[in-house]
Amino acid sequence: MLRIALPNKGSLSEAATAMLHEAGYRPRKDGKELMVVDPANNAELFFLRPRDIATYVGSGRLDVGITGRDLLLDSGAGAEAIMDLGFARSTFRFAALPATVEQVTKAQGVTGLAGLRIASAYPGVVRDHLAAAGVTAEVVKLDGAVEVSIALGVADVVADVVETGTTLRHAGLEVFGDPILTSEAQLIRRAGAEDNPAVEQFVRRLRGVITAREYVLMDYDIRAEHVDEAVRITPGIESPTVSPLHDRGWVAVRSMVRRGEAQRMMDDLWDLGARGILVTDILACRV
Ligand SMILES: Nc1ncnc2c1ncn2[C@@H]1O[C@H](COP(=O)(O)OP(=O)(O)OP(=O)(O)O)[C@@H](O)[C@H]1O
Ligand SMILES: O=P(O)(O)OC[C@H]1O[C@H](OP(=O)(O)OP(=O)(O)O)[C@H](O)[C@@H]1O
Ligand SMILES: [Mg+2]
Repeated sequence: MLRIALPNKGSLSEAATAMLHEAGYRPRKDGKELMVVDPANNAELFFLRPRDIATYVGSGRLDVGITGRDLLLDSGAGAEAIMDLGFARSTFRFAALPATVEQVTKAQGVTGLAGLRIASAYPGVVRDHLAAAGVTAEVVKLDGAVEVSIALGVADVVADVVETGTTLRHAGLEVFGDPILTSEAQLIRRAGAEDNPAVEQFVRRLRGVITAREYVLMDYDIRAEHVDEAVRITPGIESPTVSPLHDRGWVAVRSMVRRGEAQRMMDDLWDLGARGILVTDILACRV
């Protein structure tokens, strides 16, 4: 049985659950179900707090898990990333009121933070960052809604997840300095875990989901003398399939193309004389 840890709540949960479902795993009946046995896939799914996932996986009790890169680093657990999953993308940054920003940034780099109170839900990441710069500051550990801590007087600076920056703007804060790190959802396993065919198969399934989302299948008919030019427009992942049509002057071409480029390619193919251009979704794949 492959034992898989998944986020039960929060920003990562919905996208992670959708990815597992697309990879063919049994969905949970409702948000209260914390363990799902999926005999058809020889797997057990555990729905855990996103913060705890690296701890479980690092302990070796669970084989793999989905969590955020920032949560993995903050945990200090003995777990490592196997693959990036392309969702829950964010940066992790310092922010403060404009007056504080001015005062802090007068100094070079993070040294301006010396002696200040820095609130964060990621104290491990912040402490590591300060230690690397040799700066001593007080880290105030909070659980969330960190941006409001300055107005409430418990901190001078925050270090928090930023995606659109809307939460910071509402709190009247501005970011400063370089991003402390960038994050996205990752598949993780115990650091130095030995090769496991079940994990490798799981990775192939997730890669299949990502590729199936990213690519579409494009079919079209083109006069044989233009096929080389057409195939340059739609080179596919490996090589497009070219099949003869009953009408000998024409061939049919099938190719996988990036979803975001499909419309431009269809225009270019049309101009080249291609007809019957069809684009279809890919439900699942191994490439
Ligand atoms: N607004 C956001 N945009 C993108 N990623 C985010 C956002 N907020 C949090 N994340 C990412 O989600 C992960 C945190 O997941 P978690 O479920 O703990 O946080 P949350 O969504 O803030 O939930 P909670 O309600 O428990 O605070 C981190 O990897 C973080 O980078
Ligand atoms: O830059 P933005 O698009 O505004 O997104 C960033 C915000 O989203 C997350 O908060 P969440 O809603 O998860 O609340 P929390 O602070 O309680 O975790 C994160 O902690 C930031 O506060
Ligand atoms: Mg949050």
